[in-house]
Amino acid sequence: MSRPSPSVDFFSAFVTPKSEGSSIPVVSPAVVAFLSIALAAAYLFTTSPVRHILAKDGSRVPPGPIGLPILGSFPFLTSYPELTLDYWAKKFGPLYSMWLGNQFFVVISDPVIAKDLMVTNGAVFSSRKEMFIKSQTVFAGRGITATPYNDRWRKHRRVATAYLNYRAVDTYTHVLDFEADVLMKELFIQGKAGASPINPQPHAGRCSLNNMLTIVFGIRTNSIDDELVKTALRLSREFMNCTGPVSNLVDFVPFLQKIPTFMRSRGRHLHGGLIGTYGGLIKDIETQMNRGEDVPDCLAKSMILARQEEGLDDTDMAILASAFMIGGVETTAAIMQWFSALIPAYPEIQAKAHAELDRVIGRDRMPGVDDEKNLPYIHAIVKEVERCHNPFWLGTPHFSTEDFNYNGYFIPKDTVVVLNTYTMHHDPARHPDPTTFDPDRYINDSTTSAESANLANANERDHWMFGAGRRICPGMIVAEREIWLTIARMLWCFRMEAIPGEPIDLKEYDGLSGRSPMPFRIKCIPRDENVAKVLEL
Ligand code: HEM
Repeated sequence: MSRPSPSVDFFSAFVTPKSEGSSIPVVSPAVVAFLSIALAAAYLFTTSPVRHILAKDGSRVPPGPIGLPILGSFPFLTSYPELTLDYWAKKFGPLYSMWLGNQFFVVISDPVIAKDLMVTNGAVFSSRKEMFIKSQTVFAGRGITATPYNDRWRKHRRVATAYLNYRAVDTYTHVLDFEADVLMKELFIQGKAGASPINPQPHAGRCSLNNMLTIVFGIRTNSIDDELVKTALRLSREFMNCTGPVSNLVDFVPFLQKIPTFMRSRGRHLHGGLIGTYGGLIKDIETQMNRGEDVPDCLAKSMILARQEEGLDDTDMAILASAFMIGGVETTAAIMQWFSALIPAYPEIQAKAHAELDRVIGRDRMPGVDDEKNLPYIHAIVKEVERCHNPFWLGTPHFSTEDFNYNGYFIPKDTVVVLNTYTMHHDPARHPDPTTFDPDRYINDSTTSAESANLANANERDHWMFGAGRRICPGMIVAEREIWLTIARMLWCFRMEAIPGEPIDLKEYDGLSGRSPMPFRIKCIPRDENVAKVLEL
């Protein structure tokens, strides 16, 4: 895979193109005004004590880019921020710092440092900064994903884990199994048994959505044209585009938070959409329960029953449900989509996967959850897709709650800590020839990602897609099962081919926090007549 170059050419963004026939760049008056203000501010800012934080013992913060007055390094992170962070990791080392507006960041690009800080010192590095757009505006200060490390978070994490631990996931694995079957049927039918090109994205989206709808509300949808599918996928996509961890200047320049901005109104609109849609579904369930009607077991029902004991109000419940519907939909669907987008380019990898499936499973049934341990190559394909196409290159940043000294560097309280998974996933020492898609690199790794996250040697962890430490994704177990069932079955059912003349772009993506591929079409060609028979079509 080739990569676009990092977006570090700041001045080209401010200088209009050369006029024809002239060799001098034309600078607009607005830019002159901006630079004058910036230079005036530079004096105050660069002499301010905040630029030179020192610990009491004189130790300095980790090195890093100097940045600009007021904005810090923000302008360098506008497009492909992961590539700029990767560029700086190579320049400044595995632990570096930067300012975005008034916020101090450290960026971790090494597994051992990630474990030392986020896991071993989890008591200090497990909070979240209350970002203006994501935490304060969209989630209204609630929501497990965005809340600081406090009792409210503990309560939400307890409620969430009760639905996401191994025992709980076992109770609804039949749902994941069923929805994976439905996805195969849709790819078969909508793709006219391989005769028509198909974009698998909305179908993958509905598969993930139905899993979460069943777990959270005890309902499902019947078609990608269902209004709830359209609304839910639109809300998730909007969330991914509004909440990039380094993409909203308003998060880091406080005076912008006092004035009406486009991002603030977008955030408020999204908050209204989440409360209206998911809060509305909870209200419907509560009404049914009050009428004495039978309601299937689901997260919403549990929250309603436990609301007094857990002290949950309506907004808490709507936002916790939203965290599941956002955290659990565009994420797993993104991995299915990245898989479908990249696999047509690798017929030899598909052939090897088909051979393993035919040898171990045969052609009379599709693989299930229990077959994973006997299908090491398919298991390796899944891990390699996750390494190459982590939907969250910058994870969900943590926030420090105490001053901390690490290897001679000072990390002050209230520092945002970013896990730079792009650099970690492309480290040639850990993953030789890192830009090549090569499942064989994982062929001897039989761990689940949940197990791998607990390995004593952080350098042996498969990948960092699910984050680290006390805030590690609690949805890992259900996510892995869902991804396994869909990818293993797509390989069992189909030969997946690109459409001649329609190249699939794996460099561009949609989303600022969670990334999905840009729309694409492929052919899903059933491998033989057993596919229709097994799918009962
Ligand atoms: C491919 C699938 C998924 C990916 C890549 C993913 C990734 C992540 C990441 C990076 C975090 C932040 C971890 C950290 O702070 O270190 C996170 C947190 C979270 N995820 Fe996932 N996730 C996935 C699936 C799911 C699913 C299926 C659910 C729910 C059913 C879920 C629910 C959550 C929740 C509630 C949090 C917040 C945890 C907290 O702040 O304490 N995720 N996820």
